[in-house]
Amino acid sequence: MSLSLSLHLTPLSLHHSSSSSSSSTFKLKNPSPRLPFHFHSKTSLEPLNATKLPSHLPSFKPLSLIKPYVQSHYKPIIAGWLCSVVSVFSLSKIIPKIATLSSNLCVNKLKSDGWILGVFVLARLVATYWQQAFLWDAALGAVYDVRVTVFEKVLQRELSFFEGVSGVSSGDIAFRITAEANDVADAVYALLNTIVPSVLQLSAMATQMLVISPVLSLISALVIPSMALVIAYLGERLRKISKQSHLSIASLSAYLNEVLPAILFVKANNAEMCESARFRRLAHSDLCELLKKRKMKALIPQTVQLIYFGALFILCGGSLLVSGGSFDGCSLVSFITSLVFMIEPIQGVGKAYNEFKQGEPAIERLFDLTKFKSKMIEKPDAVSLDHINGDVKFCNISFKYADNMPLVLDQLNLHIRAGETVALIGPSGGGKSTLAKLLLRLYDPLSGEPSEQLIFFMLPRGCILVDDHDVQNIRLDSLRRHVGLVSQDISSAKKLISYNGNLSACFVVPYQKFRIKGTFLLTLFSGTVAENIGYRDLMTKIDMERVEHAARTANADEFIRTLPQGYNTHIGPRGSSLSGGQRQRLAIARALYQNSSVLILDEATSALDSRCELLVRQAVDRLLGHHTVLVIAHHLETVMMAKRVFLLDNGKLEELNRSTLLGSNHDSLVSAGLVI
Ligand SMILES: Nc1ncnc2c1ncn2[C@@H]1O[C@H](COP(=O)(O)OP(=O)(O)OP(=O)(O)O)[C@@H](O)[C@H]1O
Repeated sequence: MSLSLSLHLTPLSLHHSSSSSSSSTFKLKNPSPRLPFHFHSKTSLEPLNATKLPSHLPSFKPLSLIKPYVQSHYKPIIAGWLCSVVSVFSLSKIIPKIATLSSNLCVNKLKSDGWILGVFVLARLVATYWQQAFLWDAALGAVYDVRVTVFEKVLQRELSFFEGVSGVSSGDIAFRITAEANDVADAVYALLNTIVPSVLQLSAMATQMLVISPVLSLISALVIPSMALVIAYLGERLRKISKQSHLSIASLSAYLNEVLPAILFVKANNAEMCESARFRRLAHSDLCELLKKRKMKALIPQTVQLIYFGALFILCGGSLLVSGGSFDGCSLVSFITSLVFMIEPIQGVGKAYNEFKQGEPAIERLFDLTKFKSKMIEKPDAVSLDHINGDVKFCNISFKYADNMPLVLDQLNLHIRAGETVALIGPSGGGKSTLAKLLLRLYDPLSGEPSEQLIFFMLPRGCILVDDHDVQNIRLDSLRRHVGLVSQDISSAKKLISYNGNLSACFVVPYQKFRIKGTFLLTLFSGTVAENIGYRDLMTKIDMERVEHAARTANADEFIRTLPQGYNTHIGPRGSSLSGGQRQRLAIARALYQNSSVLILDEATSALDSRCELLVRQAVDRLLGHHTVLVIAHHLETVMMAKRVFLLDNGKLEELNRSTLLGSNHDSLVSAGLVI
């Protein structure tokens, strides 16, 4: 009996070990991306991306978080549960039928009742397959909704969530939304599959178990090789499907790692909607691949059972012929069926418990991303401006990133007239990028003491005015439509970004520095040339005439036409298939396409060859002519293009005389942040 028991467990344990190996794949994947999380939690860098789970949380909390998403997929859930009723009902008919057949074993009886049994067996297999397929559909659909909601919330979060000492790393966010969301799907499926199907089967089997026969080892030994062959074949197919599924999850993760570091640019271009749509597309393709995989995993045990029952029939017939009716068929069948079908739901309940326990922290970490209270409040009566002239005033602006940090900008005043170009120079860390972020209202300035001048003009404390409208009274999408961010130096951004991982573990300040710089510069996305230039219209329709006109003005048309598919050529991740100078001209073409009245131009620091430099400079020159431009300048030639030049150092602004600058010595130019 013990031999027979162990042999019969084999197919089931294979099935379960295969599914548990799938969960162990998730578990194996977890440690490495989570490593920095654990590492930081033991050091003074703890707040970098730690989202701790309070230990006192009641255990039903993850359930209540996920419940509305699961409930919205009630149709496949009900369908799955109805299938489970059919499946258990068929099983409850199969067992007595087999018992009756085997106790009254004769060829005529087998012929007359065999087909009824066959119908029930088939009904059971088909119903179980659809039960699992429907329940996976519901579980994955619910997790797809959770992913979309969480990602949309992440896009709405303020820049401070991604930057600085307590900023959450984009890799961590990507991991939560991809791999950990899959853990949630496993947990949801396990729950759905246990609540009704397992409980139903357990109770049905308890009433069906009447007689147990121990003489089954021979039958098991004959059935196992054919099962092993089928499992090997289907296992190979499952491997291929799983590979596809891993590829789709990898693309999703790669996309997130690309778009999240560029969150500043996405926000500055009002591209939240567009990115959400791109995310949906990739997440949906992952949903399809994963569903295929899950369906395959559901098919394997049903096929195994089909062989199992087929073999049982043949053996019953065989034993009838050999023994001439003396074989105790009733004990044989009762033993196998009761054993198998009692073990299955019991294992199911245990597995569901494990899966849910694994999924709980994943649910918490995912929903942690959605919990926030925005500091950047858009007033209900905020105005949307159709057109602006481009007059910009910084009035008494003070700013620091956190209460315990030093002032980055200290009571700064600056008036840029419409159509004027102003160059901002200064040492690294002087606050130039910070000033640009305030203009885009990615942060709000502190409210400082009102200066005499402000009191005279009856202006509020610490404000930024665009065409005399306080930016806090303008709708965010309207402001960012009229204030464009142009960054050119994408090549150096790549170098800086690549330092991120190593430096983050060692130095806090350089890490922020590099991240901020990277965020500012990394602005080309994988996609075609046209999509990159017409980025702002990705959600609507890119105007190809305007794209080509912008490219011609930016001296980019010539090289674009030499690309294999011209404007429809894919430029690789972050524009990696283009040279530094080509990327710069593409960035300028995009700015021209956007046609914002106010431009923040973050000038390239990298050296280009002289022809390329000339092309880029010509393009910048054309850009300057028609907009109000605040250029963060690194080259003396660019500084000379501006009408006025300001030095930003230690949070203070000082206007410089252009002619004095020309006569300055090498050292003083370098200390002002200029590349000579
Ligand atoms: N998100 C942030 N959290 C905390 N500190 C920050 C953050 N962003 C910038 N800082 C700090 O604010 C200061 C000004 O940074 P900012 O990036 O504005 O300088 P910058 O003049 O643009 O420098 P560079 O020319 O090197 O880009 C630096 O000391 C920097 O470390």
